[in-house]
Amino acid sequence: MALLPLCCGAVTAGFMCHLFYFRLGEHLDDAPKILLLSVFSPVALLNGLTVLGYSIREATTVVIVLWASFVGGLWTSMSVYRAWLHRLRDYPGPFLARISKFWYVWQTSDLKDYKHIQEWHEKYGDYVRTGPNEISIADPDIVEIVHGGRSQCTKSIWYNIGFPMMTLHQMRDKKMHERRRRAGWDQAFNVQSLRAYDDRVVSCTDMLLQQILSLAGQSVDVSKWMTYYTYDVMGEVAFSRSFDALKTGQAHFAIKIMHQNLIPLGLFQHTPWLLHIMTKLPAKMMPMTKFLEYCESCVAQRKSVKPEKPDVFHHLLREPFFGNAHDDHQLLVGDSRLIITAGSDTTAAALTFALYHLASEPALAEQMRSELFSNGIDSAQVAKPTALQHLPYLNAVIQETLRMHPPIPNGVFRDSPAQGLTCGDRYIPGNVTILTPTYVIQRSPKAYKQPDSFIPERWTTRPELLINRGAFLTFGGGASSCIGKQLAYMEMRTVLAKLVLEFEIKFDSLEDGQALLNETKDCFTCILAPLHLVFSSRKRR
Ligand code: HEM
Repeated sequence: MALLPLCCGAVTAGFMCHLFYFRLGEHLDDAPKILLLSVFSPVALLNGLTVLGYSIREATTVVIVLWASFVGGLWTSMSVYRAWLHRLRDYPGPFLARISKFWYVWQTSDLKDYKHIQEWHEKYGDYVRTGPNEISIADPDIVEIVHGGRSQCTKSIWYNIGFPMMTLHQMRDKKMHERRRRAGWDQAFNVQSLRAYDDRVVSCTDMLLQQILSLAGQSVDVSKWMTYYTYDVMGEVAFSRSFDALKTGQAHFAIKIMHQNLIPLGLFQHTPWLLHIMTKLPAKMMPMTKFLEYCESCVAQRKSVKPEKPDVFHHLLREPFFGNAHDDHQLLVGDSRLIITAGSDTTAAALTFALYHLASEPALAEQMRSELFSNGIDSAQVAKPTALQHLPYLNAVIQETLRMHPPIPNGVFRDSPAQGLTCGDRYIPGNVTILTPTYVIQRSPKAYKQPDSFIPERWTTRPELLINRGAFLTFGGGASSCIGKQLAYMEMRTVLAKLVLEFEIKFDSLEDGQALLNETKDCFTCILAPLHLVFSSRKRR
């Protein structure tokens, strides 16, 4: 058989495939079919050729040559286009990042994405091309443009991770998302509902205090205990059901599974099509299955009880969304996963980093104490979270922690509108994915003076240290911003106020906080490295 014409045909087909299919639009749903096609079409061709009378050797040679030519054509077309012809070609960045997202996955396989993004911004400037069709923008002015109320940007394909499971967070259609927020979610987090959660937050905080008191003078891994605390709060607030992590001093199996799942998510979140293929694996092979089964059980159990006080599910269950029982149930399972994951590891990270700063600089805790005392607040008063709402210094310590250590450090992805957008004198073409890297933006000298120093006063008495207030992106922005923000603040204020009133907080003798700062894993939310602190009761002094 004459191989040359076949070869040329296959190369051309590879080019066409890229130019008229892969280059245009999103193909996430097709990913499993494409994988199957690429495995089975060579086998079918081999079979066909042997049926036509070719020897196995000849047929295998033809198939290999055709396949290699097709893939070669496809990749050559993709690489040339992405490297030199793409609309983002003039934006600087690591060369291989422009060819394939696998390069990014490889570079960030240590799960320190935000640190790598920071290095690239230091090297290439505020605009860095981080993928074939993706740009990371660290200019603080981008925050309002991409996340502001009038932004025309949309959620990127990243939000399809986990499909077909649907959650409020994953809804990319703006109208649908807005409708879902109004159907239960807004009511579940309005001021009145938050007041109904006060008691549960306080009782979890008391349990945390008791456990820390029982460990007074010993080394306490606060990363672990803050995680137990925030998971217990979310269980209580969302489903009136505790994870009992504080009581047992053990990670509930849901916490363990969640953290195991975060690793593959952290690794492959940037190639959503690969994660989408994984969702087609048999349920038993899927790492997320056990966690979803747990979420399913939470929903089923919650439907069968009527708690004394309303919880988040009280509001969600009252508002059917799709109007058919199956889809509504599935949405509730998805949303229960969302509540647990969005509300727990995030707040735990914020609390742990705040405690790191309190242990590093005892003067911070001293100032917080004197503010609490001068407002007549002792430990019993903290039982009313509202009493802490307006304390400037306590809130400034929290705000500064959230600025320097955003619990979703790498930030979120949006697609530019079809007509593109401008930021200063820069034009970003349409339908391009934009990463707004929260950690980098919140340490930008264009937004904050002395950005790498922990100075709570920038939020109170030294506003001259704030250059661009709008650069604060820790809770996202616009219609999709964090709905649990006030609950998170309530938890942080209550725990930090109680801890500084009850204890002196110091590093364990072998601790310097470097593990927390450098070994924490960025998997969208964080898996915290240990932080060992010693709490000494102030009452015994
Ligand atoms: C310090 C703690 C927290 C931080 C830093 C944080 C951060 C964020 C961010 C950045 C987003 C936007 C994500 C995006 O645009 O893709 C978000 C969304 C969300 N957060 Fe939080 N969060 C925290 C605590 C909580 C808590 C306690 C809850 C309670 C359940 C919660 C529930 C949610 C939900 C449901 C969404 C999705 C909102 C939507 O899509 O409309 N978060 N959070």
